[in-house]
Amino acid sequence: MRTAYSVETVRAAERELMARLPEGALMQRAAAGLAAACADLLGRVYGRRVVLLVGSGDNGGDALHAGARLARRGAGVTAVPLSPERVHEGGLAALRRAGGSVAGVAGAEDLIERADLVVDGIVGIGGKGGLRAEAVPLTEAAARARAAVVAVDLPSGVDADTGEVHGAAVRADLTVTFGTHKPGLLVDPAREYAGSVRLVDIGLELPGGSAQLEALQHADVAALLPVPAPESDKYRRGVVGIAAGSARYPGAAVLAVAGALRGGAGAVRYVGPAADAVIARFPETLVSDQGPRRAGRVQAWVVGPGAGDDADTVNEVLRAEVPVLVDADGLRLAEAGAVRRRAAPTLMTPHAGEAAALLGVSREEVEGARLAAVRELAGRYGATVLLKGSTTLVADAADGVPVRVNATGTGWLATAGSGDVLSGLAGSLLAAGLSTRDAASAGAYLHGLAGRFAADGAPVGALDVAGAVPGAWRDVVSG
Ligand SMILES: NC(=O)C1=CN([C@@H]2O[C@H](COP(=O)(O)OP(=O)(O)OC[C@H]3O[C@@H](n4cnc5c(N)ncnc54)[C@H](OP(=O)(O)O)[C@@H]3O)[C@@H](O)[C@H]2O)[C@@H](O)CC1
Ligand SMILES: Nc1ncnc2c1ncn2[C@@H]1O[C@H](COP(=O)(O)OP(=O)(O)O)[C@@H](O)[C@H]1O
Ligand SMILES: [K+]
Repeated sequence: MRTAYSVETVRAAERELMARLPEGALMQRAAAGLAAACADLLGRVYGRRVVLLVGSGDNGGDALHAGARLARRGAGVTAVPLSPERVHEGGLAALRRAGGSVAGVAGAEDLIERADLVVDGIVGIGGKGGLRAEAVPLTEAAARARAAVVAVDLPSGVDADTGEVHGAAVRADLTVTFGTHKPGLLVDPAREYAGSVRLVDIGLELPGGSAQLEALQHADVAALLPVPAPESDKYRRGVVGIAAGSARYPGAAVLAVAGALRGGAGAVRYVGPAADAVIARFPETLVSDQGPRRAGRVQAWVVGPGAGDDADTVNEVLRAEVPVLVDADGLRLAEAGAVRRRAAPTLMTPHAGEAAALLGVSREEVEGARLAAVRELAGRYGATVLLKGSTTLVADAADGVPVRVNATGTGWLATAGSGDVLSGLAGSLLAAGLSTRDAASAGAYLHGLAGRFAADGAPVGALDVAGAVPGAWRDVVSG
């Protein structure tokens, strides 16, 4: 499991560790890790040109100490302090001793243009708001130049705790972060600014259970996935009901069923007007035209994909005493009160546009503040909420539970109907007995991986994604 902690928690752990270590030791650990990552990226250090963009805090100190290490290995290192009157003294002295030089902001753009590497030590976890004006031209020069850009701890200008980006920020090829991931490194839009992320262990001890974010890895998902026991039968494995599709959108039903058949339930029941289309494609589906209540027992429902305006079905499903996944049109048709009053768990799976409609804000606002949006929705509805997108977030209604973040997906998944596949898949995992939070995050993980496998660098359709789920499942359980 990968975890991310808030700045407040990182600061507390830092204080505790600093009290036990000689002065400057922690920064040396950070600088050593940073210099090693820069050296790996450069391949050869000797003779390379390195420019350090140095802010007035410890983030700049890390950059200066790492620069000193690179200078000792033969790199030509120039520091550009943004506020020369306030710069980390020890770091600057170390750089000078190692043969590095210092340049003013005027003329720094030329240096950046000729550099092999630009180190962004402008601001780290002490940052507030986007980059200040004086730093912007230098970071724009770095973006234009052929130099690789390495961000120290965080790309300067992104919000460490929320992943929001207010104004200009550095775009890095690599971010070297210390002690733990910060939420901003895992959540879009900030995540996109970070490039690849390398975590350097500096000995921080973070309190278990207080993470803001969790990102499941293969082993975590493998431990969640249901495996039939020798005494299993199809009913014990769980039956998932799919109430989806309409005369206008029969395909949504087929796609949700396609996902559900690969999600671990022992049987899939379909209820709705697209039974013929479903049976033609998947004869193993149990179909009914009697409505959800009389369709036979299920352990979980999926309602909403392609539902059109069929509010009655949505509300009938919400009265069921089993876990319910609400997606797509169902999100619009479900009454907030009916969701909140449910005794059994509810999982809602909006994309940014649907989340925006539920919150009464613009889509851009949701995309710019994904973490806040998913938490707000989970609180309002008393439900688990999965917010789809380039990174998928899963928030629980209960306070203090880390939000799960999934980044296994690919832009190729942005294809009509792939969300229907996800809802069937996650609903099937619910029926197999996973909690809403686990079903949502394991479902998103498998779905993202399946998208990657199915696409393999080329466009795919949603049914291809469903077809690739078993391969993703095997990949996960085989480690
Ligand atoms: N945690 C750990 O365990 C370890 C932490 N370490 C390192 O320490 C870093 C934190 O250092 P920090 O506390 O000195 O803050 P930092 O990020 O340098 O920023 C403060 C300065 O930035 C300025 N500034 C603010 N906003 C700005 C903006 N938008 N645009 C431009 N400037 C802005 C602000 O200026 P002021 O507001 O005072 O004018 C202030 O001077 C951390 O990220 C990591 O790299 C490692 O060394 C060892 C282990
Ligand atoms: N850029 C992207 N990177 C990764 N995954 C994406 C991206 N865009 C969309 N997805 C995923 O594709 C799926 C699209 O779902 P949705 O928007 O509901 O589509 P539809 O309504 O057409 O089925 C979601 O699982 C979403 O997380
Ligand atoms: K930085």
